[in-house]
Amino acid sequence: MNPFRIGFGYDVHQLKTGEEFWLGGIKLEHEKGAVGHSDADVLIHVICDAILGAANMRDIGYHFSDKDPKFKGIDSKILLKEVMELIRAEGYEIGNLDTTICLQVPKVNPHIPGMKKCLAGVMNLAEHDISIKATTTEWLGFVGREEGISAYCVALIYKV
Ligand SMILES: Nc1ccn([C@@H]2O[C@H](COP(=O)(O)O)[C@@H](O)[C@H]2O)c(=O)n1
Ligand SMILES: C[C@@]1(CO)OP(=O)(O)OP(=O)(O)OC[C@H]1O
Repeated sequence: MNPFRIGFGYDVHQLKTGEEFWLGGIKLEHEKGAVGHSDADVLIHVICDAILGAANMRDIGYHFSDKDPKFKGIDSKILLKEVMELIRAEGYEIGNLDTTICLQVPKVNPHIPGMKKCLAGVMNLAEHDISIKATTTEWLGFVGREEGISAYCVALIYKV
């Protein structure tokens, strides 16, 4: 059996004035922040979904329901740590991750080293294996109107 498996994650959160803005495990200073049942860290959510998808282990909402008060306001880094435990218990390890954040403002490039350091710590991975990129949508659509943020992730995993 091929030891390599790929997975894909996509997620969207609304942006609202006065909300905290958690992204890639760190808090950004911005007039708007992301809304969700958890801390609404869209980058962590797509990483969880890509990893779970690669292992064919359902998705983030299956393991951590957005109807469960236990997860209200939860730090998504805790969910990511649990996802890593779930896939490592099945004998999988991460090869690499590649992500894209779709956000009109603010620019996230200055924060990417901090996000990579944080996520590498949470996932016990090398920073080199976590790629984070960003794009605006050129003022088009819900991202362009600053109504929301979306993200994508592809993950390569393999059986140890
Ligand atoms: N929120 C964002 C969006 C983009 N970037 C960086 O700017 C580059 C140009 O963005 P375009 O949407 O015009 O292609 C992009 O390649 C990123 O490097 C960013 O830092 N934060
Ligand atoms: C993370 C969870 C659980 O708190 O809630 P949200 O922050 O709403 O995130 P979403 O990506 O919409 O769904 C996954 C949920 O399970």
